[in-house]
Amino acid sequence: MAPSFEDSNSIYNFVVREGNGVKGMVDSGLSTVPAAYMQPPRERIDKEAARKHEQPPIDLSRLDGPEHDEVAIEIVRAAETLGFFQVINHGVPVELLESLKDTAHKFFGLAPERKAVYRSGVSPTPLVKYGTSFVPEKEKALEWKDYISLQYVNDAEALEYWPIEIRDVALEYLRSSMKMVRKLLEILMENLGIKPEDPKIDALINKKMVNMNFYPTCPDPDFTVGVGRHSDMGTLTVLLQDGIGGLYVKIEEMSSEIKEEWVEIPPTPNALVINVGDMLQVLSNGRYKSAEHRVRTTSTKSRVSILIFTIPKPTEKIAPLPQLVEKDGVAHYREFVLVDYMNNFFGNAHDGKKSLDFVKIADS
Ligand SMILES: O=C(O)CCC(=O)C(=O)O
Ligand SMILES: [Fe+2]
Repeated sequence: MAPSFEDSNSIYNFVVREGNGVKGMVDSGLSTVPAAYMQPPRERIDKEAARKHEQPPIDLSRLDGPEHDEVAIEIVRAAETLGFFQVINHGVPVELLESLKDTAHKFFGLAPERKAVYRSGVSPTPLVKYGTSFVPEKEKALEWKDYISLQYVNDAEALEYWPIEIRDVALEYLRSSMKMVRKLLEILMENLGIKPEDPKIDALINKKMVNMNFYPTCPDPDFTVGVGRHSDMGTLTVLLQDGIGGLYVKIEEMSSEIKEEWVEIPPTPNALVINVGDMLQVLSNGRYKSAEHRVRTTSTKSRVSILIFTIPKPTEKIAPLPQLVEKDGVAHYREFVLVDYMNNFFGNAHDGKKSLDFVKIADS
């Protein structure tokens, strides 16, 4: 039954508990933003105030030629400054990018019952989770987003447990991206003094997840967010966005005159967006930036994004690299076990880069 849009409990039950998602709510004929989705003024995204991030995408095919070192420097600089960059000629076939976006639209277009079987707590497999918002039970205002999250353990389990409608393209996306992710990570780690053959590199991308996000049209995007301010918790994220736009990244305050600024990562044909996660920031003792980012909703067309998150093994101990601590004379983060970081990250609503405070050494 369609909910009463005025009543936040009724919305919560319909969207979150019963698994109809934001999509189900919009499909049932919504014309204004329900109170449960109204963001406080400071979280709303002022589209007019943000400029586009004009940095051209990095052409990764140049890594195979005489310009290798220049391109490597571009990658390192991007990770040290914004923490976000776009890449082209990345080795993921462009037809696959199109088919990922189509598949995401088809999947979220399925009947709610088909998706809701993968809700947290009822999913037949721990590898697949369908949900909405980020941590709805903890959020003051819900995020305007539904998602499906696929954990990768090995091909056989992916083929057995991932939903059949998305399994093959998601697996192909993962297969064809991981070579690029490894290459980018080798470059970033080599700049920190770690050799490409060092087992640390594989350990950093031990676990992988493919996420499909669906942002239904919103009657009034000025009041909502698709995703609230956050940084990604892992190592590197690969992000495929469609042509709609709405991904904003924060440039940190540079000085007292230059305040923080939000820039939009513009949709770029055939490109993938790469961003640095918290683990790389910790490991590099703060050299690489896990940028704070967020997503605006739109009123014209639903948006999809398809991501690959790479993270170390949950049992892995993480700390800044000792040679960097020695060089810097100070460790900015304490050592921790990843699973503790994850429990804190996934147990709280998005709140910018607050997740990193969990391991930050005060006054360092
Ligand atoms: O949809 C997007 O462009 C970004 C989504 C995102 O930041 C995330 O899922 O962590
Ligand atoms: Fe993110």
